[in-house]
Amino acid sequence: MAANPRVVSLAPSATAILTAAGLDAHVVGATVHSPTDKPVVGGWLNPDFDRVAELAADAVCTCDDLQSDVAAAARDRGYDVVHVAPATLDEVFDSFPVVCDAAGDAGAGATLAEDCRGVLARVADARRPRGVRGPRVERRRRGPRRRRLASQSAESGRRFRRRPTRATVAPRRRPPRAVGSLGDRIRRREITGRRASDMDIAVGSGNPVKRRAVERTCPDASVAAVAVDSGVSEQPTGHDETIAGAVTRAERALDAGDYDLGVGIEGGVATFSAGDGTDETDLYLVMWAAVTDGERVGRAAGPSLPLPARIADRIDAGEELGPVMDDVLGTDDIAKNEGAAGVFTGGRLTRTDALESAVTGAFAPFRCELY
Ligand SMILES: O=c1[nH]c(=O)c2ncn([C@@H]3O[C@H](COP(=O)(O)OP(=O)(O)OP(=O)(O)O)[C@@H](O)[C@H]3O)c2[nH]1
Ligand SMILES: [Mg+2]
Repeated sequence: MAANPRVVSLAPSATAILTAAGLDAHVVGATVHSPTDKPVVGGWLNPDFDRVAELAADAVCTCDDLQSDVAAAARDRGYDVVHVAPATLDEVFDSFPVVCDAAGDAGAGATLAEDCRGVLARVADARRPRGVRGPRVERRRRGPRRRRLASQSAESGRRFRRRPTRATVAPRRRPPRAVGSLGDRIRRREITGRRASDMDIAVGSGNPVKRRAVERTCPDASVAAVAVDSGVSEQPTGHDETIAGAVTRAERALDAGDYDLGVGIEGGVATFSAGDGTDETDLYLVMWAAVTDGERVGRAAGPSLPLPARIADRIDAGEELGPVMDDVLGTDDIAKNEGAAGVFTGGRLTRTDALESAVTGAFAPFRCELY
């Protein structure tokens, strides 16, 4: 390790730790949102390594599993990488000396951890009723779990209350299934004598990720992107509203021109039970797709991914996922690239992959005789 290490902090939490431990002088650069006025070296998940090199860094700090690819990239460039991924408050304190070791002073981190633990102990003592001595219980929040969404609270319950699925999702009554409907003909590849490769599909969105998901599902078709209004809020909450958005987009896309099929895709958030017998729920990113030929509607969900607590809190407060992700990551239009899905899975399941599953499922009634 260098005698007087120059540290670039790629994680705001590491910057905060180094600053609190009095090692600010070693920090020569940091990613956006770091509590410092040091030179900015890009975003949390997209650091600017050219800038890091210009700053002649000896060591680089990263935090959290989401940054493991960034840590690997820094290692490949020959930096000493200090990577921590604490999951509990205790582990956060334990990480202080590790992070500070990047600046050559693990002791300063140990002292900071001791100070912080002391403060917490004093708070716990002050809150304990007089005369009661008991074990200190660390109240730990488990990931994105919360008792209930503010949006589900009594005051705002009306907005997101579950509505009868048929009323919102299939406003038009489904006509009796017609023998020889477009869906049947698509299955038999008999659309007016044309093959599936001649099919014209409209996707109700201007987001290229959604169009790509449909192109992957229907590689032979011609797929057009048609930006339409979803008829629901920018950030749908709950499955009903998300499905309604997908169905409305599919219908409006189909009506927008001379298309054989309309496809709608909608991203939303929804709660799922924690599955532990309590009434606790976790907030998830969900996604739905709908396909319609004007007669029938196929609908299917894509993967559901748990939202990190600090992101869930902001969605719960009324913000939209895409902009929140961009703000947290320091990116532009992540939703038009790997998406939140790609970020949460370390790039293993991009938004296109996830939406492809939803679209493929929604095509089922048009491809399988059993429906
Ligand atoms: O399903 C998703 N998978 C992802 O991995 C993802 N990453 C971000 N988001 C966001 O979810 C909100 C609703 O999505 P959404 O259906 O309105 O899409 P969109 O706003 O990107 O396009 P569009 O409205 O122009 O069609 C928007 O804030 C999106 O940015 C995702 N949604
Ligand atoms: Mg949108």
